[in-house]
Amino acid sequence: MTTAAIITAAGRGLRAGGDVPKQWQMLAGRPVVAHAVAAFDGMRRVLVMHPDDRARAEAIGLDVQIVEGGATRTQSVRNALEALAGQGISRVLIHDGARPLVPQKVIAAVIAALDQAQGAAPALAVTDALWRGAAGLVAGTVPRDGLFRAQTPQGFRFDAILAAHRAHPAEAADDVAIARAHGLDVVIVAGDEDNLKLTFPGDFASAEAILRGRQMDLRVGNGFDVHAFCDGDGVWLCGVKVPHGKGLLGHSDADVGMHALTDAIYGALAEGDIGRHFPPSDPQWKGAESKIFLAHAMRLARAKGFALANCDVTLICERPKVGPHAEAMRQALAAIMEVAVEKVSVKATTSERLGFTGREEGIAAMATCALVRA
Ligand SMILES: Nc1ccn([C@@H]2O[C@H](COP(=O)(O)OP(=O)(O)OP(=O)(O)O)[C@@H](O)[C@H]2O)c(=O)n1
Ligand SMILES: C[C@](O)(CO)[C@H](O)COP(=O)(O)O
Repeated sequence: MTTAAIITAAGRGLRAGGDVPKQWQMLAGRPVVAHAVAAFDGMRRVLVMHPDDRARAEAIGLDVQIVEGGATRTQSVRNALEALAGQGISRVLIHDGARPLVPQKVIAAVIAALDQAQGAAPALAVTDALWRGAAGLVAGTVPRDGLFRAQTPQGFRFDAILAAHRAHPAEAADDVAIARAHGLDVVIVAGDEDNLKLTFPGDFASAEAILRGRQMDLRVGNGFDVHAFCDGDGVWLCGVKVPHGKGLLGHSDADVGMHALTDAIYGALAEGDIGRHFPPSDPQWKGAESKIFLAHAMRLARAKGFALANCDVTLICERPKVGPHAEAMRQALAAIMEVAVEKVSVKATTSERLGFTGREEGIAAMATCALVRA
């Protein structure tokens, strides 16, 4: 399934004030909208922008498709949906560019809910008492049972929300309102207090404080793996089949580099290793593609609230030569992990003909990864 993210950033941010619209103001050293875009790393991303801001986006080189916004948020979203129409997108997440700190676990929860539902959106139950005020006095109390504070990303099956927007030319508070007006059910998933929408000037200090707390929560893991050579005509290394006069022996496809990387991620999460999640004694994993393991480790990281900061894999062998394939390996790993390729390093070394790798009895791999709270 192809998931796209629409990041709305065409508003003028009048309530926040400032010299530039709020989504282009700096937060921890980069524009607010760059944080929001980065949260959807690895997905097809559309940034809806005001034409006056185009140069700002080009200056920071975001890896996004740019679509021009409209006079209202609803119109901006509609323009982005139309730009994605007919391109094989199955699910779309619609997110405010002014919500730069959306946690990975919120995004993961919305995506997971879309397996069953046509729409899903995060929200927080109202916990404070609600008053009606008049002339500075409390004029009444409003029952809060069943009331929620809506957040984004609001996720939908793509064709369903496109049809809903086309059938609903009027303005709406958000995309959930448009979906519901078209008869779609929208599941509520757990929102998060970190997922604040920058609306007023004081919100920036709150966001900076949240980011400082997250930067303290860095997890590092390492992984190591070895597979022996056997008869064959090639080896799977970091998701690429490399032609060779031998194969690699293993219960799965024996992708030694991917196994080391997967274990590094489990290690950073203190979640054991591949063998714990995919026991070799279980026949269903015999001959399995190692990308199943790596994708699982990354899903677990996101569900626990972490994003990949970077990873580095070193393959240790005399042959085959890895250099000509290293770029394709980076691309393959990044696609499986759904992260930007800049975060993935693959390199190789020999062991100077010493030891089992030097005698060409097998290939070893080691990997390091860093996960950040996100
Ligand atoms: N015509 C518009 C209006 C809003 N948005 C986006 O929708 C999100 C939520 O809107 P809001 O917080 O209300 O932003 P602004 O409209 O910019 O704020 P204000 O009402 O204070 O001017 C923001 O990321 C904003 O950039 C948009 O893409 N197109
Ligand atoms: C979509 C939204 O973020 C849901 O909370 C919100 O409706 C958009 O912001 P606004 O301040 O209501 O324009």
